Amino acid sequence: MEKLKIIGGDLLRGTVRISGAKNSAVALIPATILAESRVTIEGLPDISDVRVLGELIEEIGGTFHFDGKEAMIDPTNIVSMPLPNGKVKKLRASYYLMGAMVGRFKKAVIGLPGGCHLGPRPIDQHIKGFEALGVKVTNEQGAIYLRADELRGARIYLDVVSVGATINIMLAAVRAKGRTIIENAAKEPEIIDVATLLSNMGAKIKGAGTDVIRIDGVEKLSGCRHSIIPDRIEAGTFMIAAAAMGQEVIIDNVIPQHLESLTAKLREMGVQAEANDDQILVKGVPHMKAVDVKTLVYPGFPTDLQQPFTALLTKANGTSVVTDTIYSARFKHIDELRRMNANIKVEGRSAIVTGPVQLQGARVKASDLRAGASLVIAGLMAEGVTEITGIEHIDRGYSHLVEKLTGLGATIWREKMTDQEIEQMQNS
Ligand SMILES: CC(=O)N[C@H]1[C@@H](OP(=O)(O)OP(=O)(O)OC[C@H]2O[C@@H](n3ccc(=O)[nH]c3=O)[C@H](O)[C@@H]2O)O[C@H](CO)[C@@H](O)[C@@H]1O
Ligand SMILES: C=C(OP(=O)(O)O)C(=O)O
Repeated sequence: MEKLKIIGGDLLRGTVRISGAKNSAVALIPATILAESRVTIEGLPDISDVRVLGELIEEIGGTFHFDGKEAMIDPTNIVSMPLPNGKVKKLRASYYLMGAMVGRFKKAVIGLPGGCHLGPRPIDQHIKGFEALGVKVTNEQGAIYLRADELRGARIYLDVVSVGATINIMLAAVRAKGRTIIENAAKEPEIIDVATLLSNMGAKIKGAGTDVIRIDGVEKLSGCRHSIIPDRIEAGTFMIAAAAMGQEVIIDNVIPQHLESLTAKLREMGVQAEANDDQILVKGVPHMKAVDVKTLVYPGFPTDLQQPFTALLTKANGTSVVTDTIYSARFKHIDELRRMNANIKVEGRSAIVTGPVQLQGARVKASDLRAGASLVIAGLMAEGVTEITGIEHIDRGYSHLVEKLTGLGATIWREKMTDQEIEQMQNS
């Protein structure tokens, strides 16, 4: 087991290249199950979520060859094997195996998913969608059983805007008989990416990226080559790091439009952020203004950037209020930031940050993926040494983070934990 160590205070400068989007990758890989021949996905991030999904594909009879960037997936011999336990528990996105397996085999048994603990993460809208398509869904001892005689297109109105439910319903509906209409669908870029892959495989999907998606089911889907979109959350994390400690940092391989809500907030704080084609240039400034932020569905401010952004706000002048309307308990990073001298209190769904303070290096623990990113940013800003444990969460979603930050001039490295440190961490 490893920990991260950071000596704070280094100024960041240079160019960082953003990897493919984690939140697309984790849906694209299950989506390939629907093809009946080989699919190649270019530009995948080298993260543990991708590797775990690859192992799951192999467990059910497929092949998955991944060189850290490109994956060749052959789903031809996949069977609908029950996956009630084991690796499915390691990540939230294993729930996409439900839609994909039901689409291809009309049956699936999948354990309830894992992923970051951010408050309740219900899947009632996924189930409502599957049932509308004719699937009988039962929950038996922590696993979801899905079975259909036939998948029939349906009109489905989502009661809450959900990325997961929108994608999962799309995965099943591409093989249903007739037309499915998803109303009040989520509009995240990752949904467009999954729809693009499915369309390249032969699916008929219109309206992805709007709140009404129309899907005409087809008999068969086949292999193709697909290039993933860049990770807007990784890009946003580097933009925040650059605002915190950057002289001039170019974030390369981005779709600037995907990051407009963050760019606007950074500008409101007084940070210079200029977008062109596929790059964003961020220049840090000595004094930043406090701002209020509310996380919303896309194109609003992403919940996944709330935690890293909170670390930045400790350096802003005045009081900032950060409200997470998507996840009620996405504040586990706050206690750790406080250990580093941050002045933050949590009231209901809001964190109230008063700055500026000089953060101090400390021993902290990442409780989830973006909490980890928040602590890394805090470590870069802090005086002295910060040690972060729980970095397996960070490895779920950031590809080569240490190398990328080192390339920008940060002093950060991984170190093996001693047995005593592992024991202490497990008991804390
Ligand atoms: C809309 C939104 O910001 N989605 C984020 C959410 O996606 P993720 O796919 O995890 O979550 P959803 O978009 O599905 O959920 C959005 C909201 O709807 C609720 N919900 C969802 C499904 C359901 O069946 N019932 C239900 O009540 C959730 O509890 C949550 O409050 O977390 C991901 C990982 O952090 C982010 O990348 C996504 O951008
Ligand atoms: C919380 C996240 O991931 P997951 O939903 O896969 O746990 C995230 O990407 O910020």
